[in-house]
Amino acid sequence: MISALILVFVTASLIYYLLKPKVPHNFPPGPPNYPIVGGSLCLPKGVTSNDSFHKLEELYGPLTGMYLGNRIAVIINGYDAAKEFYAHDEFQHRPLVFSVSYHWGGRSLGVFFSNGKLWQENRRFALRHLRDFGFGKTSMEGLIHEEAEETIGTIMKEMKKAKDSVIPIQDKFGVSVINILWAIMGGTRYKHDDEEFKKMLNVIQETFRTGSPSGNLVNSYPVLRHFPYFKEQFETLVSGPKAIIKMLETSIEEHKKTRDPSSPRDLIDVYLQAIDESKDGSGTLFFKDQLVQLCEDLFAAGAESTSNSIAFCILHMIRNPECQEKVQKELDAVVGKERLPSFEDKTKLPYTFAVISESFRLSPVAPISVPHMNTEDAKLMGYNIPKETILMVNYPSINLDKKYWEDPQVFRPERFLDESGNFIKAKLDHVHGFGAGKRQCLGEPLARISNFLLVTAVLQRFKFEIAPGQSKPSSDPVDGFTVAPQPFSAKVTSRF
Ligand code: HEM
Repeated sequence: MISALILVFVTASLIYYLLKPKVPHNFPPGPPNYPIVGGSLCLPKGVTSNDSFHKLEELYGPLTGMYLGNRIAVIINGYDAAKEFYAHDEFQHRPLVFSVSYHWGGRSLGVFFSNGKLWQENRRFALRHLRDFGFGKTSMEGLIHEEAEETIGTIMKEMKKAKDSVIPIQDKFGVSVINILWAIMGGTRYKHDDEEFKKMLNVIQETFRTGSPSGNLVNSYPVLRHFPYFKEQFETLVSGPKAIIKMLETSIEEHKKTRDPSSPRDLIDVYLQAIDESKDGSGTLFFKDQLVQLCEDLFAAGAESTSNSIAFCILHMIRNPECQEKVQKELDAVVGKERLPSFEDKTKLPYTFAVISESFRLSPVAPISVPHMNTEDAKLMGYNIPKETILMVNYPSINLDKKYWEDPQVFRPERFLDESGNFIKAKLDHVHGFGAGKRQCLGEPLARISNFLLVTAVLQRFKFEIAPGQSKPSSDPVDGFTVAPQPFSAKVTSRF
């Protein structure tokens, strides 16, 4: 048995060395590469520790070159390298990701992983129409406030039932964030205690936790999905998207039955119109499967990232009670207790905005960008990058850069303020987490406004403290394609 395994391993390694693409001379330095897995074992485990990921720059400089499985990859470290990377269009493609294209028979649809004209036209279409429906604008404030009230109500209910008012925190924002997004996309509103919906959110979270930005081995070698361990991993990777796709297909069928072309209600309605209008053409840019995957991308991106970002901010408030107190003092003085904070208050709440920015600097929920790819041989920071290299930006290397940030690991919102207490906007140039350039996060305006309004609404209303007998909750994230806080609870007290 053992000799058979050794034989399989040696044969696989030999095939790997014979078939793997060769790196050119003057390729960026990086960790040693091992058969089959490449250099991924030498990376800090996934992205668990932002700090160790940040150290890639100290070890290898602005670019780290390696193999991820059977693919050549480069990690972009630091502000200057990221700036050069974003400025060059040739790096703004996406690679084919097997577990993503699997749902569509090998096609890369949607906006996250599509390319060329399909991506360009659909990204433009989604941005234009989402904006028309109020996406990321202050006109959405009423809707976000309704969700904030719901979240406050859910927290109140749980506090009453819980012993010592100690309740889990990080699951409190997912439904609100989805409802905000879903309202413009075309869905119905979910109740905060809808068990079926909560189950679906859990499946999505599982998918995000199982995924890895550096690529799961099963995506490098899809054949592995038929073998134990990888089979289970692959099933988890595809089960989240599958559940969303099913729900979206039902919603799209309902839209088809009830829509009035002269009065579109939401993104799905306008997209169905675009499909009708493109029927006389080739129908290759706007079609039903593309609509499903576009909505799936928006839904999945919105479900996880924004709610985890809000949860991280509350976590930092529990860990830093003196900062929480200052935020609440500022909110009381500027907003009072009679109304919810508004986005227009932002400029009058410099300390609060500094806290949100500091939380995002230390705990970016997507610490490494979605993979990019170049379709032609290219140069970056003077190095040769062969075509079809996977490229990813290492955000902690910017957010924790010792050259720019003093004591980068310390939570200190004051670093964003000048001597008079005004927010220094230029500092945000050195806080990355949404990408930049052509592939910049499409949901950034919505994420920022939702994050601000939900964080301020709950901090205005509640005091969050370490639960009696428990230690300070850790701010080390749980790994995955994006990261989440480790499950944490807090003693919650109503402030009024
Ligand atoms: C705190 C919340 C969020 C964070 C940190 C975040 C972060 C990111 C990052 C890092 C990227 C990849 C950038 C790159 O490849 O260079 C991205 C892309 C994207 N995000 Fe977000 N995101 C957030 C919220 C959202 C929301 C709410 C939506 C949906 C409404 C969304 C939709 C997208 C889409 C569609 C893309 C792909 C863009 C493209 O490839 O053209 N994101 N996001």
